[in-house]
Amino acid sequence: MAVFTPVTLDDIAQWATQYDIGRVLALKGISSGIENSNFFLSAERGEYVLTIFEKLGFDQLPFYLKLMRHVAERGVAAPLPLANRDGELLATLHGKPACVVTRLEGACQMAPHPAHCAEVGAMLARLHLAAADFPIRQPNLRGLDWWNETTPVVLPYLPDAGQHLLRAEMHFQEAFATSEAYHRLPRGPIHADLFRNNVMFDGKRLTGFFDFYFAGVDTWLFDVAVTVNDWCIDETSGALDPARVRALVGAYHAVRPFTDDESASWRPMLRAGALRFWLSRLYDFHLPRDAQMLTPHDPGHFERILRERIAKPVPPL
Ligand SMILES: Nc1ncnc2c1ncn2[C@@H]1O[C@H](COP(=O)(O)OP(=O)(O)OP(=O)(O)O)[C@@H](O)[C@H]1O
Ligand SMILES: N[C@@H](CCO)C(=O)O
Repeated sequence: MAVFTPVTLDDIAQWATQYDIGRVLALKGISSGIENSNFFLSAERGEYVLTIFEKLGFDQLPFYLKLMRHVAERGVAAPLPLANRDGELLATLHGKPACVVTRLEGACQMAPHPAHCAEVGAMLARLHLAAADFPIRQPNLRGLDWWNETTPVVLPYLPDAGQHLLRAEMHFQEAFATSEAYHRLPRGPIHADLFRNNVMFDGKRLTGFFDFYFAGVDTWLFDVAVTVNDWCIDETSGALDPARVRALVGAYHAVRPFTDDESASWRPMLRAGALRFWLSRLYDFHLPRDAQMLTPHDPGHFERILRERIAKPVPPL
């Protein structure tokens, strides 16, 4: 259940008049998602999604919403946040920040084939290029600094083998992040959470990326690694599926060619992508916001992926 803040049609009827969408006809809570309260909103002029932000505040949100608008206006398939009559993308609902965005058609593709991965790779490269001149610079808030803060918090919950792995990987990633090749990696605003449940497909056609609320400025390669670690794996073992990896990175490369430094950094970056989600899942698992509300994601999945990336060679970029 992921409606943390209930909203009724009555609550919304007056509130929605600030948008140029006509009368609201229906409102339906969306059960998936673990971060925000989301609703499908049908109005006279179209289909939208209403999001009420449960954790993010008025200071961080303009970055995400303006970034979505920036890339959507440049041809990237993404929801378009609506401006209200004052020109604001962000409004207040039940005392919390809220927004209305266009609803993407289709559904998530949870069992992707190489053709889906190719669509994702090409659109990801287009996203990076379209976002490159976005003027607001907010760092990836789940980057190395956050890993350093979170590691001592979750370590006590891990058995010896897990503690050893986490300490060793943090050590490895600190060294990687200070390498010359790392500093030469191209960077810009990235999605940073482009899992299968954050992309819509209508058949084989990609209709949009959504859930930009972990976006931030970081290396483009980190975004590719996070995406590959979810789209191109055997779900049980975490092993990479070479056909899907080739499809995704090949399609990305055709739009925005990888640099030599990126090729050299590929495997450490796949490890970084696994570490980031192992840490956040450990945190959410052991220190949940509201224990009754949700089943947390399994941290063990990303521990397996991390061990795989350390142990086995990866298909080259
Ligand atoms: N613009 C959109 N168009 C169509 N459906 C959407 C859109 N935005 C969100 N949804 C639907 O709402 C669901 C939850 O959205 P979202 O993933 O953004 O929530 P969340 O709470 O931020 O979740 P999480 O962080 O766990 O991915 C999605 O799975 C999707 O079905
Ligand atoms: N994609 C994240 C959830 C936060 O969006 C995960 O699977 O751990």
